[in-house]
Amino acid sequence: MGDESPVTDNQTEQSESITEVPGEHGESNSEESTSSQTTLDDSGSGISIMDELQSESVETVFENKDLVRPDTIIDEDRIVGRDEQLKTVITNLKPALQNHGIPEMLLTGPSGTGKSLIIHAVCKKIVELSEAQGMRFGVFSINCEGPGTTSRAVYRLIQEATANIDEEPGVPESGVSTDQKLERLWEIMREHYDGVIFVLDEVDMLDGPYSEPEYNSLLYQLSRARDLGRFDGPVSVTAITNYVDFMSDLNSRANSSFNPDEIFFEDYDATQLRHILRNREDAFKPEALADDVVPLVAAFGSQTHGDARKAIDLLRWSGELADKQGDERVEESHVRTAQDRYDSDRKLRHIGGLSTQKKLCIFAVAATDHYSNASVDWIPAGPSYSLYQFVCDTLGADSYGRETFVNHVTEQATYGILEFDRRGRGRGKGIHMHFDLAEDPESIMERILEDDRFANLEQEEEMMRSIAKSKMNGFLN
Ligand SMILES: Nc1ncnc2c1ncn2[C@@H]1O[C@H](COP(=O)(O)OP(=O)(O)OP(=O)(O)O)[C@@H](O)[C@H]1O
Repeated sequence: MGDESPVTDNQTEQSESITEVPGEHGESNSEESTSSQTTLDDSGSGISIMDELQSESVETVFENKDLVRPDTIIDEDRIVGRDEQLKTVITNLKPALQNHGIPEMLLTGPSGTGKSLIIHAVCKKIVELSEAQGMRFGVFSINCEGPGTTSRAVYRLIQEATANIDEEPGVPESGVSTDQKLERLWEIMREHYDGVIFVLDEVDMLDGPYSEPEYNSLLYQLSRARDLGRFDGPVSVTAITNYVDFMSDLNSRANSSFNPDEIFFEDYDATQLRHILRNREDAFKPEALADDVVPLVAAFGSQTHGDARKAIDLLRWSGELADKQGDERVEESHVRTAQDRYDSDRKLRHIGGLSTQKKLCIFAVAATDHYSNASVDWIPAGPSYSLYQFVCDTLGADSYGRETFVNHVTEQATYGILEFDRRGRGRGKGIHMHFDLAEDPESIMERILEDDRFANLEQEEEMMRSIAKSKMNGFLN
């Protein structure tokens, strides 16, 4: 899990050609990493690095910020509710302590509902108790969003298995078969562990490049370890997914070997979120949280699908905003601003992940708004469509008919990117489709221009301005 922030930028990787556009949906979630270099020789600059580093720390509202970071594994006593799920997981894993077999588990439910938290909290205790009994229990946990194939996922498990022991992976990441990697994994387990649990987070994301999703083979292979005599001790797989119907997507082979106890995690309501947040109030200095902050964050959280991670993030962002503004106390206004920024960032990320044609359409609306400089709230479809045609021409992309253009644009209303309305242009001048963007046109254009395939547009500013102005004038007069 990464440390999210309202201004974090999940840039979309785009590599396909501009002409391969119709219908495709170029979504990707690769994290953008920005690097900045600071020279250690600060002579000549206005500030002294040493002085800055040694100066008194900046005032902050936080006492222990880790408590409101999503990746912190919190102590058991901070877990709120989830008694039923906790009890089931404990009952399932407890036999491992007597060296007995443990069942497979499938934890399902919406994001941020405590699935990872509960499995890791119980596993942590199992590891501690095993150690006290002189046993070594391994928890090999991977997020399946990254590896892409079973072979790479098995390699990640090997890395997990060797991370805290004096042992090399012993196989290369590529160039050997999945079977060879699995053999190595079983070998490491036999030599160093008495019991093992594989935790496969976001298991449904391991879909791979083939028609048959890769999670089938991973689940099939791992869940047979004991039956095939690869490992004698307790061994089991816990898969985690947001997708409640995951089991019905497994192929028959995976279905025959992976028979999990399914445990469902429902989303939180505002009261539960309030408890979760109250249990972390000591992340802040005493008196640094106004009374209405936690209830407001919980209320926002329950509106956005009862996701505890989002609620915890919002609480942290509100504190960061207070710090940035030099305020000693987090107030309701910080929460509202942080929430607005989050919404705005979410919308821009959504735009960054649109198919090329949809980006072209939204870009045309934003550019018409920006370049025409007309003091109107609603941008008419006609001038936007003219600019869309010019943009397609410039980039060598197919340009679609006006109806498709309007459909692509209005579809974005579902995601809160804009509103649309049919409005009169004035007496006797007919009814026309209009758009009102929810974000400033400059931010939208900037986000779309991050896609390299749109780079040529930056040289066409004058032309776009001229088209937008003349078409808009023509429409309005
Ligand atoms: N019942 C709870 N009590 C305290 N904190 C919680 C609770 N449920 C979730 N959290 C916190 O919310 C954040 C998200 O929880 P977690 O990672 O377990 O969610 P998840 O269901 O696994 O989500 P995803 O499906 O997105 O991976 C974590 O910081 C976790 O500590």
